[in-house]
Amino acid sequence: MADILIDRVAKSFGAARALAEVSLQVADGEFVALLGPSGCGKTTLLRIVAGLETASGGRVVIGGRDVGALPPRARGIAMVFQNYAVFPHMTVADNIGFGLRMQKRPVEEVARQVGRAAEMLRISHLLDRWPARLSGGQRQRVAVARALAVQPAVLLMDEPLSNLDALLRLEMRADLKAVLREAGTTTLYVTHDQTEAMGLADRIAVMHGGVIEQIGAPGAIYARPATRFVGGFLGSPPMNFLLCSASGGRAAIGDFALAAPQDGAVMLGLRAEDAVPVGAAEGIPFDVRVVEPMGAHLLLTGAVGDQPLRAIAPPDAAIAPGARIGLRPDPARLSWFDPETGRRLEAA
Ligand SMILES: Nc1ncnc2c1ncn2[C@@H]1O[C@H](COP(=O)(O)OP(=O)(O)OP(=O)(O)O)[C@@H](O)[C@H]1O
Repeated sequence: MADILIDRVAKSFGAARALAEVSLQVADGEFVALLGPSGCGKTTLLRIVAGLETASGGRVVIGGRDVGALPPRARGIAMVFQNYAVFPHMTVADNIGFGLRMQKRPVEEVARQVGRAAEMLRISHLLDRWPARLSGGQRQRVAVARALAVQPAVLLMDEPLSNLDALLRLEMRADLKAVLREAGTTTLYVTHDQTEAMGLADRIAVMHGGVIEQIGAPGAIYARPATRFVGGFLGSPPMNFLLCSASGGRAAIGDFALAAPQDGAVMLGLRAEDAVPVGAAEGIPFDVRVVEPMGAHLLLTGAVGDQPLRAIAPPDAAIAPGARIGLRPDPARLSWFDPETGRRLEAA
């Protein structure tokens, strides 16, 4: 077992800065997701930890050892990538045992670990199969089993589920979580999918433009995003943002007023589930343009004045397109941001 220390790691490709002094600690046995949009630097950071890319500055320490000068195979890590193809000329069992054989482990131990990894990933019945006769989801299970079979101290994963269809991804996500918890493997996991990060990770590091904007437990950063970017990146539908003007500690939205953290221009961050639809006179005035029945709730798309907004309502609510309703926000669950800097504002 091992922890990972990423200490002021920087990376530039020529004049282009991919990472600006990123620091992050992953505790022994912890699962941390690097989450962010395409190009934010998450793959670059993972590749530096793996030893597939050289940092321009800073250091990476795994299990107390500075690994900067070590090649990937000497770092005590295993990796699973989106396209980490299994070897087509080997059976599933031989694929899973590959790393162990490379380490020249005794035959009985290889067999035992292969059996154990296959059981964890629920592919014991496929051990004699050839990869060509596996589904995409089964192949990905083989890749994960192969990585876990060597009992790595650290597992690095880059979008390992993104080639799977939605249902398989959901299934595999739950299995992965259970397996990694049982194995106690320290995991760093790259994804651009916020539901995946929320579901899997003990902590999420949200990246944007080569920096980590916020690190925290999924529930904590969801409820209290440190920046407008983090608020907008987590959650589906995304957080709504309403620009308003506050004076005397109150922000006015139509005829509705809310306690604001400062006077002047402020940006309200409001999640769809944090406002209850009420009569037009009782809340934030919301003009509903489209009503989508989602089964568990109605998704309402419309606008507050000229600012777009999405809200949800109970599945049986009588709300028609074109209606003007009110939204009564839960004051305890609001976020406020500085419209200039995007930083979270705290109530005075
Ligand atoms: N080998 C390279 N040469 C030049 N620029 C690179 C190289 N690899 C990455 N970059 C640049 O560094 C930045 C970060 O890329 P990176 O792949 O880490 O982002 P990412 O968040 O993983 O995105 P994606 O999800 O699309 O892979 C991008 O601007 C990218 O174009």
